[in-house]
Amino acid sequence: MAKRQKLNKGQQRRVRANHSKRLAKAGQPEPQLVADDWQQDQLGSAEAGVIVSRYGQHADVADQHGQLHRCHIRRTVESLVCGDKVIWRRAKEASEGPAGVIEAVNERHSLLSRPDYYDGIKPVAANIDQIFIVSSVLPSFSAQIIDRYLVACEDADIEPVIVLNKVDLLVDLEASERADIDAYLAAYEQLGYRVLRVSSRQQDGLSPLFNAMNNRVSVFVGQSGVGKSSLVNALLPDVEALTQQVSDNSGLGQHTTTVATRYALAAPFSSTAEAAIIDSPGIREFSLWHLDAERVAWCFIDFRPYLGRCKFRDCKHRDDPGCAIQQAVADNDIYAWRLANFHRIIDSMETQRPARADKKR
Ligand SMILES: Nc1nc2c(ncn2[C@@H]2O[C@H](COP(=O)(O)OP(=O)(O)OP(=O)(O)O)[C@@H](O)[C@H]2O)c(=O)[nH]1
Ligand SMILES: [Zn+2]
Repeated sequence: MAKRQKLNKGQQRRVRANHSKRLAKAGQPEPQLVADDWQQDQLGSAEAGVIVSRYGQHADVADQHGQLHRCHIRRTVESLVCGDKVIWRRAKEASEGPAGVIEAVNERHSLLSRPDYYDGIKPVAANIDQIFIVSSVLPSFSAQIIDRYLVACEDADIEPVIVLNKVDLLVDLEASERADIDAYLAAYEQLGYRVLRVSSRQQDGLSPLFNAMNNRVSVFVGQSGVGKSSLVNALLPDVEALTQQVSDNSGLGQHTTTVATRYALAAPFSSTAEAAIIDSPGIREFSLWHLDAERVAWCFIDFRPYLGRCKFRDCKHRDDPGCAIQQAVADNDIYAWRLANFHRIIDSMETQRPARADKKR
């Protein structure tokens, strides 16, 4: 996941071309762009909406009352993902097929993307305000995994919040293990990251998390089993009710839930139509191989003051002579474990890249 960037026209064209190629390969004709043929007088006036999910040439748009409408995407709309704010127009007469047409996309303030075998970088969701990086006391606490997510957040320029879940299990740990976790979390706080300690099971420490979600669009990431679902359920017991499906009278068929979906949060957030969670397996599953080493180093915020100060421009920050980062570690200005995690991320990217390239062939 994670690259904040605007796709240029060429990249957008490539994404569409690849999409058409894949459809053709699968023996499916490109969907007919019937809605493009609609006359203006068949459509109502322009309305604001937000994309809940996108499916090929169609997308579910939530109107200003939260009602969903499966709409056709105008051919002139270059790129559209879950979370995009759009201008759309509904069909005046209900009939088989799309309920309206998406005509334009507002500018995004953030864009989360992930590496893709075919398209290079694939945009997944737009306008995310914060990412909760969930980790847990058990089965194991991993600063290395937190660092990977932090890199992704920094790269996408989306605010991370570190959440330690299952604090009820801290008593089961050895004192030294507890001290280790405390030290890591204190270090993250010192770096300027917000850290919350919670137990979804005991409903402990949830208020700050709840407050942080107000009026914002959030994403929960973290390894399997850390308690993301438990946390969301504890925060929003009726989240199931929020996952309303668009009624399938469009004749366009139901879709799988593998696409990114934006869940608007109702009460007690009802006064703030903006509060939402965006979720998808593609957001949770994680990879950084599209970033280069220089970018990863920049995403370690504690390295930034030292970047460009190494003796050699292509310094790997290992045992290179005159390395400013190594010096900062020796001076206790950078934690040795942060540098070790940086190297682990770089090494894992090296091994991931060829594997994916093989798959492409
Ligand atoms: N003791 C304790 N267990 C918890 C807590 N939160 C979650 N769990 C347990 O941890 C396990 C995993 O929780 P999930 O919510 O399924 O974790 P997840 O991160 O959503 O996992 P995936 O769906 O695989 O991504 C479950 O057995 C939960 O009951 C907690 O605060 N304390
Ligand atoms: Zn260096």
